[in-house]
Amino acid sequence: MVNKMKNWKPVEIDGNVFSSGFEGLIGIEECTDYDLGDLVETKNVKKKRKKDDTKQPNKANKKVKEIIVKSEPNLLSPSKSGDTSISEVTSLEDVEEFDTSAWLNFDLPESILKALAELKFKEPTQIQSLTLPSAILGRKNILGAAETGSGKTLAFGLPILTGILKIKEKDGDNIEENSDDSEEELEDLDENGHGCVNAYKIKEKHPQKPLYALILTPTRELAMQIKSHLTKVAKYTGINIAVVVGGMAAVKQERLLGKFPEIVVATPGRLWELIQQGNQHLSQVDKIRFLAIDETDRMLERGHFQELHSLIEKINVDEEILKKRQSFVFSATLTLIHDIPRHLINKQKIKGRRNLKDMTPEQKLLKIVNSLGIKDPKIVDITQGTGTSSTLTECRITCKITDKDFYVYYFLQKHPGRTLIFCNSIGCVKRLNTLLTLLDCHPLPLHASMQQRQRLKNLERFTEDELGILIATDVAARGLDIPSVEHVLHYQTPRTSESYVHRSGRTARASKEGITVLLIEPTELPNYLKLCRTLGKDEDLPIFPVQENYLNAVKQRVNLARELDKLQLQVKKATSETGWLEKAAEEMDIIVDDMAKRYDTKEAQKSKKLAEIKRKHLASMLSKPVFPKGFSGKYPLATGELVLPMEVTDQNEKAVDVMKAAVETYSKQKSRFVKLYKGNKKQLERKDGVIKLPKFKNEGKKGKKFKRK
Ligand SMILES: Nc1ncnc2c1ncn2[C@@H]1O[C@H](COP(=O)(O)OP(=O)(O)OP(=O)(O)O)[C@@H](O)[C@H]1O
Repeated sequence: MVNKMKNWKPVEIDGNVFSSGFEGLIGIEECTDYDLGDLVETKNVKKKRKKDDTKQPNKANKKVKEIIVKSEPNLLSPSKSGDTSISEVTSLEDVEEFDTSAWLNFDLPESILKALAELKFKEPTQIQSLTLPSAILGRKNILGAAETGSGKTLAFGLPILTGILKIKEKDGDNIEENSDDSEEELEDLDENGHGCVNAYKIKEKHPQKPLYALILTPTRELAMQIKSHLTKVAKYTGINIAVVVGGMAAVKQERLLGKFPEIVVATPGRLWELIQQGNQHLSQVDKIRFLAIDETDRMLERGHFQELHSLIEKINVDEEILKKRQSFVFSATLTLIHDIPRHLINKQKIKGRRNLKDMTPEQKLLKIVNSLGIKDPKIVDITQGTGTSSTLTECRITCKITDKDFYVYYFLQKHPGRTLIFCNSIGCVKRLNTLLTLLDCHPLPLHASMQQRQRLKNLERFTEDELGILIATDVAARGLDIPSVEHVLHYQTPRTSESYVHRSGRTARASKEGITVLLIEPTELPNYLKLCRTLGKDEDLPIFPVQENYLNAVKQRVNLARELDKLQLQVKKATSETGWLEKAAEEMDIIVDDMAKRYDTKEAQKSKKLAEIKRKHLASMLSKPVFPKGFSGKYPLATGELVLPMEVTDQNEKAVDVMKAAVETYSKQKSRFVKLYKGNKKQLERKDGVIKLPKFKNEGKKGKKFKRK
């Protein structure tokens, strides 16, 4: 029936018909081939479905449900054709059979259970099962710390979605009554091609709907990811979620907010800007019923996100509203206390600030609770003080600064797989990106001074390529959930232990295995030691086994690529200098000394020629495998003597397997593990992951200052 409904013809109507109440309607088309019987059934079913989706579990009529499942569209991204393919039908039938009984204790609406089944989320993760009862049934404020990749997004996402549905049901604000005539809603109505009138380009004025929830994140990519994750879970709820981040066209964001989404996921800067500009929907921000702050410790760091502080002040003014609001504060490093980075120590001394190092985890939590004005939260911490996943294998490579490129290239060649390389600065990302590009590794850069569109494009390409290589600054360190990242390489030792935890947490997610490798050069040793102390590691990280004799071939290529890079830079510089000189001379109407011009050109020509030779040489090297089949790593020394490798291994051995085997060998030779210091790390006391902080006594303006009794 759907495929048959393709013939539409324009209908000529007297212009007076549009004179009132049809603002924005441009024309009407008539469908010439439709089946009315089917149409009537679908409309009725649809009406019923919308009602059922907002109801509590087990209320749906099984028969209706079956029909719905087969024709269920994605309310948030309706299919234009409205075609429901066989595979969709099959998978949706699977959904019906999928056992979601493990979720039944949390009073989740059926519409959410259905989406969880579709996502094949059989049971809650540990952080979810520890927080959902208090959050959904007890309506408690939650402070949650759990290792990276452990499902924290849904630990706050599910209570927010459920809470909104409950409020809507209580206030009688169901989807039918509230549905506005947006372009998308009309497309939705038409998604199956049913109906004999195809109205298009309607822009009606929307009735204002409440903004129920705000979710704040430190980076744009994370905001988009959370939006997409929650959209999947909210698929059958009719709840609309929008994202507000910097770097996106303001007009587009205004348009999205014009649809009055119930949930806004945002970075603080752009959100505050739009609030200041008087955006209509965001003018309700001080009335939100749910607030979630992801990566909270990062968000509240001094000097960061001034806008967040202004925002908190704004939304906490009204005590009555504050009482009704439920807050969620999450991070993998919520209770981690790091040594202050060296570059901040001097600043701190100058301003006479308290040294962060002196803080206990308990004080850090109190500080967070105080600054956000959260009352009597339930605190759950299952990180055991490290924040990294138990499926993560950690190790290091210690080398000279100039050798880091060799080890990176070696690793990429020897252990292909989706790899994320972190650098401490944008300059370092750019340099390494150029080098690895010359070496045909096809890396993708990601840093804050790139255009947002390019940042997202690179992330997408990385996600699609199972051998992809992404070189990034810490902008990609927190929260990004890229499937199956096998390796994380820290090209430079991170400045804080939080960075190390979050960077490393891009691999070994959702119970998968992963490896993180720290590349350490001598001047980075103090940072490395601090990191170990903060994370309670009193033993040196094990060394990643590198077959040094394989490095010879690697060095040749990397050195050649470095030379080529240098020459290319010289050519670029000379060309731009000559160009600049000529342009300036032209503007000033003077003649440039021919000699100077010729000299520059000559130098550039020379470098160009040399670069060409090196490029060809490198291309010929790269056309052959760096570790040819059967290559044992033997190579002759100048003396003619053959150096034999320690062992010959499989060329494509998984890095994590290599490392695990090495750890086993090391554990037999106890001496390989060096005690770094006497471990006396203060841990928070917790019972089944729940931390009890001392009772708070409110003081002064409520929601602002709290004092321990
Ligand atoms: N109950 C569940 N069952 C199976 N998979 C789940 C479940 N909950 C979440 N996931 C999946 O686990 C992955 C990690 O989840 P999420 O991104 O929420 O982790 P996180 O704890 O927020 O990580 P990070 O600290 O790095 O931000 C995601 O791909 C998500 O879809």
